[in-house]
Amino acid sequence: MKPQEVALALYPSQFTISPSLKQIKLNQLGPGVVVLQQTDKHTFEHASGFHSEFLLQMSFLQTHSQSFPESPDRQNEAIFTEVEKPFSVTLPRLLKAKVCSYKIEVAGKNVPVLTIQDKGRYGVIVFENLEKYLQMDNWNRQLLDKYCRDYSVGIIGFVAPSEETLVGAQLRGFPLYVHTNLRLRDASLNPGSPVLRLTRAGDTAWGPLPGGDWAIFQHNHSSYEPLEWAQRNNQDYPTDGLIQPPLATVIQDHGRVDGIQRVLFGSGLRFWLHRLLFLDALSYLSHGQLSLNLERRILIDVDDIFVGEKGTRLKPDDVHALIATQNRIAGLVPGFRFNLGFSGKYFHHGTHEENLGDDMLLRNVDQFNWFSHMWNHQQPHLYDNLTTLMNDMILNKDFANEKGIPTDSGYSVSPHHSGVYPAHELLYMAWKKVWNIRVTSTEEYPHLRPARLRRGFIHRNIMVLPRQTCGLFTHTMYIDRYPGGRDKLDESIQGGELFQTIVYNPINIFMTHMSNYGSDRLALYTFESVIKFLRCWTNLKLTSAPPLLLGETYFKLHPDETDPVWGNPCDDQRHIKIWSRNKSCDTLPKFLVIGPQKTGTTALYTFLSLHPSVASNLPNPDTFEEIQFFNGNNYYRGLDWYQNFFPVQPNGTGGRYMFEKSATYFDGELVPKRAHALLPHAKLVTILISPAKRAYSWYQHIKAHGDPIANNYSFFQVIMASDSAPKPLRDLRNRCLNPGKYAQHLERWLAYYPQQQLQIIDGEQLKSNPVEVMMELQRFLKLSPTFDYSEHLRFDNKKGFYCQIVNENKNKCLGKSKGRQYPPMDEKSAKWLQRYYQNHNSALNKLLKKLGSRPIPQWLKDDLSTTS
Ligand SMILES: Nc1ncnc2c1ncn2[C@@H]1O[C@H](COP(=O)(O)OS(=O)(=O)O)[C@@H](OP(=O)(O)O)[C@H]1O
Repeated sequence: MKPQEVALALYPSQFTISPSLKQIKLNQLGPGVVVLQQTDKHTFEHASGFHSEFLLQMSFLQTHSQSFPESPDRQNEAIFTEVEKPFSVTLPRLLKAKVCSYKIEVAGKNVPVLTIQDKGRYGVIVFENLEKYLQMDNWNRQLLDKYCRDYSVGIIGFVAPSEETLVGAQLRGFPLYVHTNLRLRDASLNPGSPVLRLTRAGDTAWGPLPGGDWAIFQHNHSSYEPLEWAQRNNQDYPTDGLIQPPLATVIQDHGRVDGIQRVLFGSGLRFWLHRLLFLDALSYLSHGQLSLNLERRILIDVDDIFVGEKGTRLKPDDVHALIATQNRIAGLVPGFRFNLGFSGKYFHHGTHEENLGDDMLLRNVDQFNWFSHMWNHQQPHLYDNLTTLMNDMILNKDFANEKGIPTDSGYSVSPHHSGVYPAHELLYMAWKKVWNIRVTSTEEYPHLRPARLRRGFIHRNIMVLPRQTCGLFTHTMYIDRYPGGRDKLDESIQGGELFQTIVYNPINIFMTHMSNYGSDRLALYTFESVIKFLRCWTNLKLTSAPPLLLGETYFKLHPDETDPVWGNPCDDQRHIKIWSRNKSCDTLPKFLVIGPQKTGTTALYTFLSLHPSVASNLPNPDTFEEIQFFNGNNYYRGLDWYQNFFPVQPNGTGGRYMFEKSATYFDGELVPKRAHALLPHAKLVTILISPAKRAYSWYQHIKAHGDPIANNYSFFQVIMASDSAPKPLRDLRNRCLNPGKYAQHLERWLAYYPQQQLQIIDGEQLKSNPVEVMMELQRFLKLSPTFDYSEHLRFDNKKGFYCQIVNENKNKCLGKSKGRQYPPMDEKSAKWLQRYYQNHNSALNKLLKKLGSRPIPQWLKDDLSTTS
């Protein structure tokens, strides 16, 4: 496929312009970035690696920038549907983040719509390939330039690599010249540049710069001010010892030529300094609106204290070094102390010298912060008994008390992160009871990789924070055994992965192990170096605090992360390893009957349960037999709670098709997302009847249960209730009306599940011809053997519905709460509801046609024809 001329990645913003004054109301300026990209979505990963770098940066910005105002949801939704397909795999969070939404559009020659009424949509415009900007046709260029001038919007441009080498070529229309395809070294920054914010013009980044395709800028106009310089690589261009003038590799255009501010990069984002400068350019050109907060908090956990083979443990010298380094780091990072995690059982299990090291740690107990591991470093998910688990924890606590180790940090880390996520409820219970734990950290939520997507959640009042990896593991004790050697470690420290982790995460809890502080003491070197490097090259304010405080700060910064999203442990090999052997994904349901309420879900549930290959959950006494896990508070009880409804089946009946029916799932806001996270391959079954009829059935249901509102207000009064009506009345109105907005709810499910996994049953057909419905459903669910429902269901004249055949003369029907007798709906209500649901029904009609899998139900045709 031929790449389109221009592809666009859009970050829409909402900032209001006062057209008369042409002045931006800065407080309303929003995060808007448009990236004009030279290739389309199929090719962007190649080229300069720009796009993935860019997206990476934007995802951090989205996650951590506190200045992003929320865009109205409606607009985001519209945007998401367009972008989800191309990028859903790599960037789910980016796309679904509530703040600063993201849009990719493959455009032709035209620029995107830049304004909505008097609002500019984008705060910064980024050209992946500056050439595309320079070569725009006059009309579009004028349009874009005018937009930039009127709305004070800046441009970032990258000179893209090209085979053609330019020597002193003028950038079209600008008093600016470029030389390309150069190999450079020794980059430094202009300390006087107003663009620098997060970045500090620290030192010189000595050595060759990555890539051999750099561009440099030359100018003869006061509008231009270099932001970064570098030197020619002497090996390529011998200088005969003469000092060479620095070459401008990133340049700022103050806009004195044409009223537009720009920052132009002579290379992509492969060079670590450019990643920082890019953030600063975004911040500068967006008038501070696209800015990361500069505060960074760092905590370094030292796991496995007292654990470890002889020869890998700390000796007295190592403990001295630990304290000395801690003191030096505390001078750079206020509040810093190493956080030591201990397992008492292995105290004094080293060589004589190492045992002295253990003693030395205890003599200096007050110098450090402490937290508990497990007593014997055992993984909590291996415990099936709360008392045994608690007893082991108590041993560690007793050890701490005996040795004078503080026990009140409220923080603990589980060996190998076991039991934290996937959550082993026993661990949470035991932690609470024995240690009063309030905060922990893990690398595993939602997954170890990619590290930048690690998140936090709160479960059973315990804050679970993301934990970062620094590249040192238990066995990394000597520099020559560091994977890739010292150069690799230094690369990570000097602008690489470790450095960037701290740049992008406001709160960093690092995992290290006791063994990293013995032998070559790699952890001391690593952290002291990275902190110094950060202080040299950034203006980040580094501080430290105890875990509890970090937890509270974390969830203030990320309130959206409070609720956990339980994923499927079997989708991650690492999670399976830290999941109890007694738990199995086989017990999770393979399909869900999602409702909505009053459409015949109980009848369907009953019919399905007759099938020999199908099994449903155990009943939940709290919720009228339905589990109702994915909606409401049950979700916070955790996966273990849910799975208890699906016991491992006794031998002989194994392999039955497990399902669950909770009719409230259909319209639950969070349900599709949660269900998909746990059961992405599950099939979904929904039943639809006329929404007006459904609303009336619900009203009758509630009335029959003696609800005072339903008894005091007629159906018409309920559905007509205004927003100022008393809350219980509004609640009943909503429960009557909202589930019937079928298209809206179905769209939400279809945003997570492919349509092939969804079966829509016509509820009227279920009443009149359940045998055929069940036949079709068996095909959809691929159930075998096929169960002949005509032998098991027959119409019961007395009940007026199909019932289960017990014997020749006897049927077993649903109870009297299903298929109630009540007067028909009054005319006024029927008319009002027809109008009320008109748009929703049209949308449903459209959706069903689009899905194309089923004929349009007669009731929908009737509803639509009455209203038209
Ligand atoms: N076979 C059979 N027997 C009895 N009832 C049947 C059957 N098939 C469908 N229906 C219709 O199911 C309606 C109740 O729907 P639900 O079971 O989904 O209700 S609930 O949400 O679980 O309360 C119930 O609604 P009402 O008629 O308003 O009581 C019935 O119309």
